Amino acid sequence: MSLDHKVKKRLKLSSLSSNSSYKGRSRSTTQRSDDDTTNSRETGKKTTVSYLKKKKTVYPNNHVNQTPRTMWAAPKRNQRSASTSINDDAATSVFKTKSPSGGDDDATRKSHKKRDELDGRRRKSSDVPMAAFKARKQALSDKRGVVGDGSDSQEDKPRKRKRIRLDRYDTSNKRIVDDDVLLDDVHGLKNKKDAVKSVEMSKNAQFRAIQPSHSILSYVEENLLGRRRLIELKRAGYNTELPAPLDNIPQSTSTERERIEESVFRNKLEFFAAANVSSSFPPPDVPEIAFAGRSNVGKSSLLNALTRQWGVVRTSDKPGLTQTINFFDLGSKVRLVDLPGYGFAFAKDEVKEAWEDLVKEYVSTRTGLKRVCLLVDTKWGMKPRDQELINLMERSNTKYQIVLTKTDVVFPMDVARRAMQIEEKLKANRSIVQPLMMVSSRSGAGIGSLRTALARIAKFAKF
Ligand SMILES: Nc1nc2c(ncn2[C@@H]2O[C@H](COP(=O)(O)OP(=O)(O)OP(=O)(O)O)[C@@H](O)[C@H]2O)c(=O)[nH]1
Ligand SMILES: [Mg+2]
Repeated sequence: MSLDHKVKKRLKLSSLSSNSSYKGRSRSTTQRSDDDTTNSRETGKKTTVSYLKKKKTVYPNNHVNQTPRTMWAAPKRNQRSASTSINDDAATSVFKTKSPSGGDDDATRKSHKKRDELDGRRRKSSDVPMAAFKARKQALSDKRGVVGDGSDSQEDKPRKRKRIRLDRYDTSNKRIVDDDVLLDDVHGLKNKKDAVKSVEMSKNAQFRAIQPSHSILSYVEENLLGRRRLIELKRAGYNTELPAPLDNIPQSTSTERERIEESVFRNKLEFFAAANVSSSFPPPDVPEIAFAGRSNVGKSSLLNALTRQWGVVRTSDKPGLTQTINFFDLGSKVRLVDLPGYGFAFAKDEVKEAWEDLVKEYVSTRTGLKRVCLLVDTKWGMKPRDQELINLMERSNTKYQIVLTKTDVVFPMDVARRAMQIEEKLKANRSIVQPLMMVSSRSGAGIGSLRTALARIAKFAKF
């Protein structure tokens, strides 16, 4: 391409671009140039207002970002924000009337006045930097306790320091509450928590004050119930490598009668049936021993520990695993029944209610039911739902025996205290079977004793 041709092409391009920029700016800049150059007061007013309106409708917010490209092409002086450029005639006059000496003269003041008259509050607000303006407004509204933007006219009024009037019926005034009757949310919550805490503390104190009987204390010690150190178990001759080591008592220590009675638990444990409605219960042709209690109390684990057949009954650390009534045959002489837990399962309320109803129906109507082992977590003690079930069994003359579980997680003294507490509470009950049992499926403590107690049922049960 020849040099001549190149020069021609460049000339053509520049003329085109200047045309387009002119066209693009024509609407805004021609209008503004009219405004700028108009000296007549009337026309100046008119055009400025129309320009303002136009600006407002086209660029309501953040006009800089939304400005058309042609605006960017404008000279620097014109790139000021709309707020500063809206009254260029006034601005120009300020500039023009500034005397070379640098001081403001009358004309300047007049022009400012005129400008304010023209724009009113809008002008004023736009002159203040936005952040400072907002902060001032916020501070004002905070002071007045007004939500939202207070009217500008109030801002102009001289600010008086108002005295806060205390309205004793105004419950929304949270800071002035000074008595126990009227409490704000935070204080209410805190006091509630404190109240719960103090009740808990007093319960705890009451529990600590329990003096267990000598017989309970010696039973706990003999059976190594409660939290024990491994070294203590080893010294007593137990193999801590085995599951439930305390249940591996040397044969010689148990009596002949006990061995025979316990033999029923050497039978194979086999799943027989599951029922989620009473109509699907199997026929009551074998004596049944049921295990009831809150979710996660250790019912399924106890079945495994009693039979030493780990894994036949499924267990989980998540409450609510057992969701149906599960019947397990232990040989042909006895049936062990694993009930769904109540109270604290991870299940919907309706589902939990259905389980509870099923359990209640089973314990109060089942013909072949010889005993209910009501399991209570040693750490937490009896809960209202346990009491509910006890009341039901009392009414329906169902024999039940309390079994404290997970004794390995609390101190021996606390095991004894819990046993004492429950015995005291239920001593007047008629359908309760003594003694109260204390076990740990994990350490095996007390399992042998429970086995002996339950084996008698199988032996003496009559149909
Ligand atoms: N430390 C300790 N944990 C136990 C003992 N018995 C059971 N657990 C644990 O407690 C959790 C619940 O045991 P489960 O036997 O499934 O309890 P469950 O009462 O059948 O629970 P649901 O089927 O939900 O009603 C499991 O993580 C067990 O390992 C015990 O004697 N000591
Ligand atoms: Mg279970």
